Amino acid sequence: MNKMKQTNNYMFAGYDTVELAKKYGTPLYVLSEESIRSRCKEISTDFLGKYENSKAVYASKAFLTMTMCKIIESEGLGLDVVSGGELYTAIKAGFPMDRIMFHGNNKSYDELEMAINNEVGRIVVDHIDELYFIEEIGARMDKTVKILIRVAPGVEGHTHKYITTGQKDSKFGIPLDKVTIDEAVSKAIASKHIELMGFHFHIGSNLFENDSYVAAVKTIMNLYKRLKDDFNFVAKELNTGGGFGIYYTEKDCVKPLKYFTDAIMKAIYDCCQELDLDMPGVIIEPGRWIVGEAGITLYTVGAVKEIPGIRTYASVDGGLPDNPRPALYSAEYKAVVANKYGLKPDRLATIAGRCCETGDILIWDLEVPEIKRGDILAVLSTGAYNYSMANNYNRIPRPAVLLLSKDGEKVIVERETYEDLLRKEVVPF
Ligand SMILES: Cc1ncc(COP(=O)(O)O)c(C=O)c1O
Ligand SMILES: N[C@@H](CCCC[NH3+])C(=O)O
Repeated sequence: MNKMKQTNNYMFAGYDTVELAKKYGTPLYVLSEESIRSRCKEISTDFLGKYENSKAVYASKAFLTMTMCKIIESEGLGLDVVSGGELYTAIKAGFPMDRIMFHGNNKSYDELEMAINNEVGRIVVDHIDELYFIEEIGARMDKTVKILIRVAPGVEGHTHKYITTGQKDSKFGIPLDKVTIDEAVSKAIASKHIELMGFHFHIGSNLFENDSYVAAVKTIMNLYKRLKDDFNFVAKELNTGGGFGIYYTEKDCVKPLKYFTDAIMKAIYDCCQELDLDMPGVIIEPGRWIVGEAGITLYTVGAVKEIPGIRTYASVDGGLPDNPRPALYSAEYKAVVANKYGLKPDRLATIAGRCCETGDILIWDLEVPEIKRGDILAVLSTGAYNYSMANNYNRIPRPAVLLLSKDGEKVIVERETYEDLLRKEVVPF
C-alpha cells in the first residue's frame, strides 16, 4: 500500500492499481472489502435497523466465493442462492443455513434434497411441481420446509429486456391467475411438511426507479387480502427481490438504497392499513448494489490500431471471457488509463477485448489521454456479474480475484492456468 506517493497512478481502496497490475498480472479483478462492507452497513442502518422484522439477503449470483460468504455472514445478512453450486459454496464456507434463500426456476430434485437436507431457511417455490417434490422429500426426511411462492407480478422494470423478470410473460414465478395461485396455496397449506410463509417477486435488475416496486407491492398485498378472505391464510413475509441500480457511467441516475426501501415499506404499510392486514416481515435481495461498485478490473493495453478518420482500437488482454456484459446486454462501463490518471483525456479510443469475436468490445469511444501498448486500464464497477459470469471462451484462463482491505491485499481466487483448462478433459484414444 502506498497512500502518500505523488503519482499519476489511479488509486483504488487506498492501493496503487498500477503496482497491483505489476505484482499480480492482468487481467485482474480487484475488490474493495470496505466498499462491500459499507454497503452492507447501509442496509443495516437504513433498512434492517429502521423496520421491524426486516431481513436482507445478498443475491450471491452477483459475486460468490467462500470469502464473500464470510463477509456477508459477518455483516449479518443472509444469502440468496439459485443452484446446488452456489449452495455448496455457502456450505463449504460454513454459512448459516437458516439464512439461505434458495431460488431457481428449474431446481432439480437433487438440489431440493440438498437444500432440505441442509435445512436452508426458505425455499422460494417457482413452479407448482416443486410443492410435490418438497412434500415428498420433507416427508421422507421428516422435516417441515418453510417456503415462499414466487410470482411474476405483471410489472415491467425499466431495464435491459434480458434482465427484466417481473412481467407476466416471464419464465420466472408462478402465474398470478386465480386458478394457479389457489392450487399452489391450497397444496402448500394442506401439506404437513410445508409451511407457507408468504410470496416473493423480483422485478428485474439494475433498476433506477421505485415505481415498479410500489406497483408490484400493491398487487401482492391485494393477493394477501384475497388469500386471507378465501383461505384464512395470513402471510407472514413478503420478499420484494433485489435489482437496485448502480453507477456504471454518467448516464446512470443512482439513488440511495432508502429511495427504494422506504417506498417499498410505505407501500406495504399503506396497503396493510387500507386492506386491514398485519404488516408482514419484509425481505430484500440486493446483489449488484452490494458488490458492483466495489470492484474494478485491471487490464494491460496491447495492440493499438488507428484507422485514420474512423477510430482507434486499443485492445486489452481480457474482454468477453472476464466481462460478457457489454456483449450480452450492451452494458456500458467507464474506465481510466490507470498509469496516466492525472492526465487530461483529449482523444477517444474504443477498448476491444482479445477474443475472436467482433462483438467483444468493452467500451466504445472512451475518452483517454494518449494510450499505448503497456498502459494499464482500470474498468470501473465490475464487481457484479463479471467474475460470476466469466467463461473460458477462446481457452482464455480466468483472472485472479484480489481483495483489498485495510489489513492488506489477499488473493481470494487464484488465476487459472492452462493446466486448469485441460483438467476435466479425457482423451479416449
Ligand atoms: C430472485 C432474485 N433476487 C435477487 C436478484 C438480485 O438482483 P440484483 O443483482 O439486480 O440486485 C436477482 C437477479 O436479478 C434475482 O433473480
Ligand atoms: N447477469 C445480469 C443480471 C441478472 C440478474 C439475475 N436475475 C447482469 O449482468 O446484469
